[in-house]
Formats: sequence, structure tokens, C-alpha cells
Amino acid sequence: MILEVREVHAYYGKSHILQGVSLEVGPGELVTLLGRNGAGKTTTLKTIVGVVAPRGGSIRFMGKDIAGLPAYRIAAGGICLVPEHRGIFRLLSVEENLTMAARKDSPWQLDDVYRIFPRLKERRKNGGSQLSGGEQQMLAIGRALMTHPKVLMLDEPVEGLAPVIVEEIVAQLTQIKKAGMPIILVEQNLAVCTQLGDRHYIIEQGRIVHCAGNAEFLADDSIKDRYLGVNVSTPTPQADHK
Ligand SMILES: Nc1ncnc2c1ncn2[C@@H]1O[C@H](COP(=O)(O)OP(=O)(O)OP(=O)(O)O)[C@@H](O)[C@H]1O
Repeated sequence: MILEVREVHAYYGKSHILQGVSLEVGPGELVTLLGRNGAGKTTTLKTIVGVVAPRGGSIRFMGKDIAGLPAYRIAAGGICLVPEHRGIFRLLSVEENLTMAARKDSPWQLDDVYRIFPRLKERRKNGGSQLSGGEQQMLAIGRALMTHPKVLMLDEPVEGLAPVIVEEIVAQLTQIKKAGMPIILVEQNLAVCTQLGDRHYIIEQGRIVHCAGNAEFLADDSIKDRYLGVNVSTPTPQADHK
């Protein structure tokens, strides 16, 4: 495994938020972390990157225990979190955003990022603030790639985006995954999760309550019903056209 999280606990003040989270991602795998609002998904990602200090449990990255290391060291080691609100520099151009993140040793250089995200190449002279929401998300992922990540973690990358843009980003993430990048995806959009995911973890009140491979997850509607409140077994009522 590239990253192994075992029985991790984390707190905000006295609130015990993560109560034993375990998950793992291997080479070229994409795993998703699903759960209702407030279940602890973002906190799990923040704990892995050291922004929230873990208390108890272990986090092993490429064989080394990284729990408790400062966030800058974890980032330098190659765990890269693309946060929910994208974190791009709005006053800089697309190309400046990309090149300032660049590392010479990264297998992902400007041309590689432009090959995956042709829209970014078209808009390379535009400022970050002139981009659509979808383009900002693509830029955030492109920047992350240029930092030479060994694991990419994405927090709700398609939230609030139009379906056509969601499909575009799914295709781009598929290419990044095919290039061998291990990915942890936090996402509420189940269709996106099942298009991309090899394995799915469901978190509830700070605990992983279910883990399933994609085929099992797709086949078992009761999992989604029970944990995610998505009643997939009830047909959507049809509009009454009289
Ligand atoms: N900075 C903070 N200080 C105190 N409590 C927090 C903080 N951030 C989150 N929490 C609480 O921790 C719990 C887990 O939050 P978290 O953001 O990890 O959930 P989530 O599963 O990512 O949900 P969402 O989909 O709403 O982002 C929630 O009860 C939330 O209110």
C-alpha cells in the first residue's frame, strides 16, 4: 500500500471527531470516502496531511509513519490535498498558477497538465478570477500534479458544477488514475464515485462503517440506502402529463 491509515482518532478541542478511521490506497488505485454532511470526511483528509493532529492510531506513507509530522513535511513527501474551495491564486494567470507550483522532478510538467486539461491551455493567459468554477477546479488539480504528488486527495471536486463539466472532470481524473496516480476522493456524487472508484469507504460519525469494492457497492442498494440516505430502490416519481 502507498498510504495506510489505521484506527486514527482526531479532535477539535474536546470534540472527538474521528473515532477510529482506517483506510488504505495502493498504487494506481482510486478509493472514495463517502458519508453524510459532518461525518468526518474533510477531517480525515486534514488529519492525513497533518493540518489536524491525529491522536492515536497510525498513518503510514510509503512504509514510514507520518502521524504527527508537521504539515509542510507531509506535503513535501508527496501527499497533496486539493481542498474543497480550490486554493488557486485569483490574481495570477493560469500559467503562473501552474508554474509557481512546478517541481523539476515532477513527472507532470506544464505540457502534461495542458494535455489533460486543454481548456487550461486555451485560457493560460487568463487570470484565476476569470475562470469558471469547473476551470478553477481543473487548475487546482493541475497545480497539484505539478508539485509531484505521490498520492492525490480531492475534497468534493465536482460540487456545484454543471453535469457536462462534471463529465469532463471525471474523464480527466480517469486519465490521471490511468497514469498510475493513487487517489483518495471525497465526493457526494455517487455516480462520480462509482465511475471512478475501485473501492468505497463509508464514514459515519467519525468511523468507517462499511468498505466495499466497486462491483459490490454497485450491486447492493441497501448500502446506499442505509448509510447515505439515498433511496435508490424507489423509482423517481414521474411528472403527471395530462
Ligand atoms: N474547525 C472546526 N472546529 C470544530 N469543529 C469542526 C471544525 N471543522 C469541522 N468540525 C466538525 O467536525 C465534524 C466533521 O466535520 P467534517 O468537515 O470533517 O465533515 P464532512 O464529512 O467533511 O462534512 P461536509 O460534507 O459537511 O463537509 C462536524 O461535526 C463539524 O461540525
